Amino acid sequence: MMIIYTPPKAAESIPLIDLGPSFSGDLQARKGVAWELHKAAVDTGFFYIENHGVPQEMLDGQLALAKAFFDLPLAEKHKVDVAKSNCTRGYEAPGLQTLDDGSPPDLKEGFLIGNDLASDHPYVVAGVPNCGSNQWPDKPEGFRATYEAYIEEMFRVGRHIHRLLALSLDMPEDYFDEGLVEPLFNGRLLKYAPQPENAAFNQIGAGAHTDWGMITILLQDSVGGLEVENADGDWIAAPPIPGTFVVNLGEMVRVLTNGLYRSNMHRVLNNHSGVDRYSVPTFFDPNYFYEVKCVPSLMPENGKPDFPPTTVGGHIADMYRKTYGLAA
Ligand SMILES: O=C(O)CCC(=O)C(=O)O
Ligand SMILES: [Fe+2]
Repeated sequence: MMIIYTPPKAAESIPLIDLGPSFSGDLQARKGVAWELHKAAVDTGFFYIENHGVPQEMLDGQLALAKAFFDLPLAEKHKVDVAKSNCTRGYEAPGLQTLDDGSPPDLKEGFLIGNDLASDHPYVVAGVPNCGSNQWPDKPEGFRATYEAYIEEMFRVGRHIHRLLALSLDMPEDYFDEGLVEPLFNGRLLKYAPQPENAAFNQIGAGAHTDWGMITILLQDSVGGLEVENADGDWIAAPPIPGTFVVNLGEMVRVLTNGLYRSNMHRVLNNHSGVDRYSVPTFFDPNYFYEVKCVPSLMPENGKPDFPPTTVGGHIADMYRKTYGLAA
């Protein structure tokens, strides 16, 4: 029988990857998961992960922490206002960031956090952009301890995904390890109030954007509202799946794979009347000065990849300036 060729269809849903076998001592089992990651990265650039080893209580606790913080009186939140930080850390009122630079500002409310570097850290001394210390709020009680425990788990998961990423590109599993001694971490707590009727034209919770770094590990609550652009340019939902994270690939991965892996546009619109949505994205990358360049396994024969090498931190700092309107 002749099977007439028709082009493959763009993804209509986002795949779910079971990380369980990737913790096995058996390299073949780990490679099996890496292959799932490879397919998801080429097709959609987004995937859910389950069996990641982060306890459910921690997921629930982190979302509860976000709600408890945003529930505080405005005066309390302003004590840690991002305006008091020289490295974009702290409370961000709605309307401060514009992720889609052609649209009005995002409606989301946020709390920004990153590597907590003391004033004598070499990066801080050297004035490296976006490096410094966090603003830890006094309330809700236990905020810092809860968030720091969460960050520790995100480091574990982030390093693990980088090992799978390396395997998925047919590179040694430890390919990224030298960059992951002191990973670059940026995190957020986010609140999306229901879409207001008086929003401006094309003003939504988070405007369409691609993420800037290597990987994003997103915890979302049960409300929903995250949407992803697939290879056909259609927007598909990334509905909540209990117990999972959504992982997506950022702009660095295009450089790394010479465009083979996708870094998708995504956006958030909370159209659930009367229900707030909370999410906790973690942006996890190799260290600030790590040079991202095309992996040898994907290097074109002429030795000239389409995407020039870039350093992780420099690119991310540029994007902070751009999306917060601080560009010169
Ligand atoms: O809140 C979400 O679900 C996504 C947030 C996001 O895309 C981001 O902060 O980069
Ligand atoms: Fe994003």
